[in-house]
Amino acid sequence: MKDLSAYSFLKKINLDYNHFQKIHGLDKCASLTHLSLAHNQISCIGGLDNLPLKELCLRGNLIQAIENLQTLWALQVLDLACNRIQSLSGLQNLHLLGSVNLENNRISEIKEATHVHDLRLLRTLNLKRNPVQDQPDYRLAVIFLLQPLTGLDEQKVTAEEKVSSVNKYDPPPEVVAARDHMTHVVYQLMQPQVILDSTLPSLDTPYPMLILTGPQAGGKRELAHKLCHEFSDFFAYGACHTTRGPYFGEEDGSDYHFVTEEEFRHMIHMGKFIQTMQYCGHWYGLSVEAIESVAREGLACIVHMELEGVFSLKNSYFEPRYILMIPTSTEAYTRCLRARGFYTRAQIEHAVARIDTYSTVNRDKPGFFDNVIACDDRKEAYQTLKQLVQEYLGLTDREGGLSTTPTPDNTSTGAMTADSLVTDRLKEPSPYSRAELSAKSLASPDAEPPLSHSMNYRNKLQAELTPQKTSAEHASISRRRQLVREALMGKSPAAYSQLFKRCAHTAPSSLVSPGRHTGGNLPNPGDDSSVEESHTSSGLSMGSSAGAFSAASPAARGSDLGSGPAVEPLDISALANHDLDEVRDPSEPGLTPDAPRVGVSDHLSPAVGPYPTRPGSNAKPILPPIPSGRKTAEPAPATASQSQPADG
Ligand SMILES: Nc1ncnc2c1ncn2[C@@H]1O[C@H](COP(=O)(O)OP(=O)(O)OP(=O)(O)O)[C@@H](O)[C@H]1O
Repeated sequence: MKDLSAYSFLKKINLDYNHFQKIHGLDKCASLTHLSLAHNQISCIGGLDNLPLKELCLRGNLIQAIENLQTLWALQVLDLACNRIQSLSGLQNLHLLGSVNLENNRISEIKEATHVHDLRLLRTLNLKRNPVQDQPDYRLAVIFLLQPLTGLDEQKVTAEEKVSSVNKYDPPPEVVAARDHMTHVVYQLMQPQVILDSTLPSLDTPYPMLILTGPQAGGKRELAHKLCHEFSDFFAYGACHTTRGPYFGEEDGSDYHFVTEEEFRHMIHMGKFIQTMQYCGHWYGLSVEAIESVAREGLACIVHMELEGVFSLKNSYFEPRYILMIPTSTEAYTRCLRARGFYTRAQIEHAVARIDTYSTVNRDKPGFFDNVIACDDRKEAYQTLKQLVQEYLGLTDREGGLSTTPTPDNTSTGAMTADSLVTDRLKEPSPYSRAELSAKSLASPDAEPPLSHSMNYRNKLQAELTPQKTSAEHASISRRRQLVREALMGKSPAAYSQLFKRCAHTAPSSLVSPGRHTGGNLPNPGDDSSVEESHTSSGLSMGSSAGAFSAASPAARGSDLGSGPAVEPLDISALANHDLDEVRDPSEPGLTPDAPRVGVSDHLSPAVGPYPTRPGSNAKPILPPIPSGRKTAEPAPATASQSQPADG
């Protein structure tokens, strides 16, 4: 190559198809932005230092390594196709690079893409005709490593590919959980179907469960055992299965069921698990039998698990209460992990990093956890947990002590507000509590078990899909409904409101049939037949639904159901043109809105009265073992407070 120093104003040089073996003579070309030396015999890159090059083409040479380019700070387009390059190393400092062509080289490892991982402006990369193309999942892997790419190998990178790559290589917990749930549902379906008598949710009460979640070694297990010990009339520990070996002092069947990987896999294939999770190389799984065996004793179940397990469980028909136990001091938590003496450094780092994961979920998904408890101090954490459980169970008296009978006023003792981390989410109307409330208000003791199962599931889904409404919207909906009903009935507003005075009766159970809830066949305008309306229209006042936890839960008390506009019970005569059998309780023939009715609370109370033991129902007198009297209230007068739990 000749010395081109004299041409300091040259902007573009094209020297393709020569026999140059070396680049030189360009040092003084201070304006050079475009240089092409394609199809020469250059074997080493050099002689380009500090040039203001934006585009450089060296395709069709004999180059073996990308070198001496680090001073080309303005480089945006680089063409090194048809060389002998094996690595992308050498590109990492070219931060303005937007396009790199390395077609027909000798790159064979996907991990080479990590060299350009930090080039945030890199949009197109061409690795066609490189051995790396033969690697399994090459394309998804590269797209995952280089997420800003819009084109790979001259093909557009689609949004679907980006999502698939993330789901494959760094799936968010929702995806892990969805896959896990899918796996267990499929394997369960392949087994002979049985009705799980003890834990099958009825329409009104899902089987009561308490899940303690949070980072490893935060004391979940210890506190779960303690709770089960102290509240042994109410709770028992649900032992998960694990493939990890027992630590010193751990008992098989008590802390975990210790199994081999093969046994664990076999259990998965036999549809034994509700959820599983891999944590630090070991498998953990909650089996159906672990819960059933507790439920058969007439007790609620306490389980501890990591976040992904919670996500997975939330896909199932179980509706536990979730309590997050989270360390607030990373140092103290790290010390605690170290002190245990059996975690590797990597495990400790992993566990500490997960604190952020939990915090993020808690921040981004309000209501995901029912409560959050700081677990730095085990004693304090236990006191808070205990207090919470007492409140759930209705065992807290006004002085904050433990009483054996439920208190009529189950207000919080205030312990939860003492800690800034403790958020009494149960007082907020979460999608869950909405579903649960709805499930309660719609409960029919005569519902068939399988139906109640699917209803419960559907309620949950519907509640999640139903957007939250403001009280103004509720009022508006209520007004519009009333007008529609009046129009349908041809009645004057005054006569109408007389007929449906809420204080006159409790709702007929005919109005709490499944058809009512699903919003099918109803003369309600639009899709507004939300869970709230269902609830209020039934005239019932129920707390949240998690059995033992629900009877005294503040969920309903704090929800807008109590304070929102009153909605009249549904006009049964307005259903004249619909299939009344679908909505009418067969036990109440000839029902009219004015006819005296059996108090619905009689039907709904699993803990009291002559409750019919129906097959498949978990609402046996002994389950959940909530204090009697909590749900036995007489029908309350028709006021806004009607939608609060009926305290005995
Ligand atoms: N079925 C499950 N699904 C998801 N996570 C689970 C399950 N069973 C246990 N885990 C969680 O896996 C993590 C590891 O459990 P392991 O018992 O090995 O930890 P540990 O060091 O003893 O800590 P901990 O005191 O929290 O139990 C814990 O956070 C535990 O809660």
